[in-house]
Amino acid sequence: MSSIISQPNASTTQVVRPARSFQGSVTVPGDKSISHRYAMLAGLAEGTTRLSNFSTGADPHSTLSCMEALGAKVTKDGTAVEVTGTAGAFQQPTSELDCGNSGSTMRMLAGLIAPHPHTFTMIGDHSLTMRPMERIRKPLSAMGARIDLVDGHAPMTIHGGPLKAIDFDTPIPSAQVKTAVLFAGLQAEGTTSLSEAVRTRDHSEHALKAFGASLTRTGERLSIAGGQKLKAIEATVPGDISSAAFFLCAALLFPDSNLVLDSLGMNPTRAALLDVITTLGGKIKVLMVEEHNGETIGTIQVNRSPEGLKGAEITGALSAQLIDELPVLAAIAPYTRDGIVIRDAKELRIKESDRIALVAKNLKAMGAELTEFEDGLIVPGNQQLHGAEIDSGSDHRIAMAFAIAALRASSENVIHGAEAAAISFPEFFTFLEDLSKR
Ligand SMILES: O=C(O)C1=C[C@@H](OP(=O)(O)O)[C@@H](O)[C@H](O)C1
Ligand SMILES: C=C(OP(=O)(O)O)C(=O)O
Repeated sequence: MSSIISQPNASTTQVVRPARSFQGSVTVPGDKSISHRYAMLAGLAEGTTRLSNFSTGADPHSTLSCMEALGAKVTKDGTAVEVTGTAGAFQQPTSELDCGNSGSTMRMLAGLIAPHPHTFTMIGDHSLTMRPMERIRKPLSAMGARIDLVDGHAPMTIHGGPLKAIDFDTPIPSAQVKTAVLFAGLQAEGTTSLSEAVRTRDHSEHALKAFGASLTRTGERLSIAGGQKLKAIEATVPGDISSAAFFLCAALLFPDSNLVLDSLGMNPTRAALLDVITTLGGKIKVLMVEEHNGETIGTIQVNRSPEGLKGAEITGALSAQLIDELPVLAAIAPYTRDGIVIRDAKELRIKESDRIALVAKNLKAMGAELTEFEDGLIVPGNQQLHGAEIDSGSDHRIAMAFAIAALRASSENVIHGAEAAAISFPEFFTFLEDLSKR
């Protein structure tokens, strides 16, 4: 057995100079959320699943390693990934399941493995070890799993075995918690039903159906019968809209910008950003749209309207739907006319970092004024930012959000901990350089 905390990479810095425009055409890597789900369900299914455009981010590769430890066979050829599943019978791993930096891996996998009669220990890096896990222990314990945590946190030991269905109302807006319950429900005795306070991303629902499971929705209640078997699939992972978000926001910063994004995931439960961009004063043209395995994929073109950027208020359910895009929206808020209000987003404080605190710290370092709240920020508009030393807090979304804010600053910014971008988007700084016109 190795250490109870997995080790991060060494810190690197990245200098980002101001740009005068943002133009080009880009295909962002495969969606992180969908890659996790396909990898997990493929590992449980019977047969060989063939995935193309699998995420290049480190997090879904942590999931693939866990699937191998559970007995699945994984082969990788660039972004093509094949997973030969265990036909419903995970093996007892010989070491800990290392989830790295990935909350999705730890929480969703917990639901998938809890019905199996083994003992699993899940570990993660320093950041993941700080994140709350009680939220999945609660429903999984109600189903009969015995789960040990250390003060509500990883390392997490699951003493797996047969589970019973539950009726569950998710108290927090979390697609990871919903998924853990659905994955456990799929393998439990009886029919599990669940309702969400706020409707979160529905990739698990689509993925379960793609792998052959049946799942019903009556109003806000989802139901899944236990004892269903999964069959391998062939699928292409749509481009990650949460990665595209950085470039979409960059395109808003310059009057003559022009950005085309193709093979982009535009699942309605993930695409609220496109509405906010329109509200802010972006112009989005949908050039093509199609559906694969329940997921919407399209090509879009983005420009800025000649009137420039207005402002936006992001509150209530919208904050939950935009949770991963909020750091970059806050980071460009000073360059809008009316500013951006973000409230009802206290979940941001318990992501890879305290994203509210780090956004506030880095915006202030760049010379911005703002007001910080427990559940969000108010960032006034019409502020010119200057260069600064940016602290990513080893958080991929903070590193990338401030690289975008840097494009309109009056002088260069130095992003510390820039390597964190590789958690979801290793190509980010290369693509940024290609698209930024100087
Ligand atoms: O289900 C998913 O793939 C995710 C759900 C969200 O987390 P929560 O479920 O904690 O809100 C999100 O922040 C994360 O990046 C990915
Ligand atoms: C919160 C995130 O991911 P996870 O919860 O999987 O670590 C994220 O990608 O922003």
